[in-house]
Amino acid sequence: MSELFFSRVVTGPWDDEPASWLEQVSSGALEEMIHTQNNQLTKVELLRSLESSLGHCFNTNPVCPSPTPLIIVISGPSGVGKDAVIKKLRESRESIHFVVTATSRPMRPGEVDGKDYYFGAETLRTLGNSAVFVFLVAESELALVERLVERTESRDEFLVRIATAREEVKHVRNFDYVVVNAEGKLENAVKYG
Ligand SMILES: Nc1ncnc2c1ncn2[C@@H]1O[C@H](COP(=O)(O)OP(=O)(O)OP(=O)(O)O)[C@@H](O)[C@H]1O
Repeated sequence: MSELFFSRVVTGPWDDEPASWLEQVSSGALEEMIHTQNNQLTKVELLRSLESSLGHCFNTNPVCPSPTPLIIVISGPSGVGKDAVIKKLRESRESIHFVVTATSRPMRPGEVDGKDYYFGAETLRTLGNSAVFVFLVAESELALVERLVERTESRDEFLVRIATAREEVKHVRNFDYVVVNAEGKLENAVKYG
């Protein structure tokens, strides 16, 4: 009985401990207790004895580490629908807890860096392989421009946004996925994205 017990302990999560503790246990108080009380020891007593021999209590934390959260970075030209897609995602997937989008456009009045967006998306590149990078596009440049018309105040701002969008689209191959957020098809972008 004691042999079986020992083998379970040895194959436990203490593999990285020096081997000397095993000797200490096998030749120490535990064996003595097992034999001197006619096998009347309760499981609790055995555990306490083992803990005392090891010099620390058994850890009740889960041995299996909690899963690493998947980080999804959603990028795309201004006005393509990043916020709209994320809002829908959060409504439909309970497991998504917290999302902050990154943008290369300047901050607007009232927006807070790290709350509404991270301004300077390149810093997210340091996440490397631990994140999935998604690039959101409209079905065409015209579709994006039409979407921008409704929210762009000045002609100059409009031209800057279009120029920026053209630059951003050039880097599309650096992303893991490209998702099309077509006009009136937000649900599809969320579903297949
Ligand atoms: N599939 C779609 N069809 C029609 N309109 C859409 C679609 N997706 C988003 N929109 C609308 O386009 C506008 C821009 O969307 P949104 O604010 O989500 O873009 P964004 O990429 O987050 O922009 P920015 O980076 O400038 O903050 C909003 O009015 C939104 O309702």
